[in-house]
This record gives sequence, structure tokens and C-alpha cells, in this order.
Amino acid sequence: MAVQISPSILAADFARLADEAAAVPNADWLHVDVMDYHFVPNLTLGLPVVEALRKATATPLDCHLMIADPDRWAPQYAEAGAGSVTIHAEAAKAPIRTLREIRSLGARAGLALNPATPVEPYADLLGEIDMMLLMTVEPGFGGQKFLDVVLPKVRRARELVERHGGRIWLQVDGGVDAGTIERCAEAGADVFVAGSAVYGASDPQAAVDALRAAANRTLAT
Ligand SMILES: O=C(CO)[C@H](O)[C@H](O)COP(=O)(O)O
Ligand SMILES: [Fe+2]
Repeated sequence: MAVQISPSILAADFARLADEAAAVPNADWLHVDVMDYHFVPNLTLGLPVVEALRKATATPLDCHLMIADPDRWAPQYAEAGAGSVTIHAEAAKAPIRTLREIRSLGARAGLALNPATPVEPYADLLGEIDMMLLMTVEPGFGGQKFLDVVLPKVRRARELVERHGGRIWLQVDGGVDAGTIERCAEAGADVFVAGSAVYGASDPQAAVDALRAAANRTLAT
């Protein structure tokens, strides 16, 4: 399992996004939280910003759509050049069609589950996805406290993914920092989103390196 770190620009300075992307050249992805005031009680950014970011950085964009109608909008994020597009299981009405469309447009397809959404009902969809995102906070805001209660689900998701061939990435998102990343890695996550822990640090690049080292240490033991 190769550890990947995806800094969330939700915690970056929105007035200086190109500089903030350049501040983490060692990141595997840039995590882009799209919120629409409907699926979550917050509003962030949408397609025009993703299109602009795409031109401003070579780091692939990991778009996390917290929107009420992902079936309608997700393909456009793939068309805008996102390397990965993740939709929420709680919001999608036609997840199989939408996940297939994302893939057909050349992006990786992700399925996200809120903290209280069980993973087992989605076991049959593993063939349709490249990544599963397990929320470790309630979606909507950065800087929240990590929910330990999700860790057993991370373990169960890892077992399902392994039974399916181990090809699917397992991402955790929310409250991931130097104090929680080891528990996530130990439970089986391999892609780590970190907002405050990266952009709240005085040296975001060093914070990415430290998170990666902590996750790798856990996987080595
Ligand atoms: O999807 C999200 C919130 O809905 C964010 O990606 C997440 O909260 C990252 O921020 P932090 O690391 O500060 O918790
Ligand atoms: Fe996110």
C-alpha cells in the first residue's frame, strides 16, 4: 500500500490558491471540497475554480463533491480535468451511472460515505470505483475533531477492498493530523486528506512530509 497525502485547500487562503497549491509540491493530490449549501450547510467553490486551479498547478485534483445533485454535476468536474471525482452515496440517485460516466471521462471514480453510513450496502459497487472515501468528521467544515467511531468501518472497508483484489484506494477525510493519521493507517486507510494539519502549519510542505512519514511508520510495523 503506497501512502498518499491529499492536502485540502479548504484550509488554504482562497485569495491565493495558486500559491497555496505551490506550497505543497510534495503532495500526491490537492483535495478540493465542493459544497453547495444543500447537501452540507456550507458553500465553497465550484467548476470555475476547479478549471482555474487545473491550469495553475500540475498536482492532480481530487474533487470531493458534497453537493445535492452529484449525478448532474460530477461528469463536468471530470471534464474540467479533475484526476479524481468523488460523489456521496447519500446524495447520488444513480451512483452506478454517474461513477461509470466519471471513469469514461478519464477520471478516477470515488464513492464517499458519511460517518454514520455503513459500508456493507456498497460492497457490490466496488467494481465501479477506484477509491472509497470514509468521512471521519461530519461533512461541511474543516477543522473538526476526528471521529474515532469511524475506525471500525475503515477496517471493514479494508477487508472488503482486499477481498475485491486490493486495487481500490481507501481515503479518510476529516480531522486527520499527526495525532490521528497512525490510527487511520493502522485501520487500513492509504490516502489521507489533511486540511488544517497542512495549511494551518507554518511549513505546509514539511507537514505533508511528516504526515507521510507517520503513516509509513505505521504501515511498516
Ligand atoms: O471534506 C471535508 C469537510 O467536509 C474536508 O476535506 C476536511 O474537513 C478536511 O479538513 P480538516 O483536515 O481540517 O478536517
Ligand atoms: Fe473533503
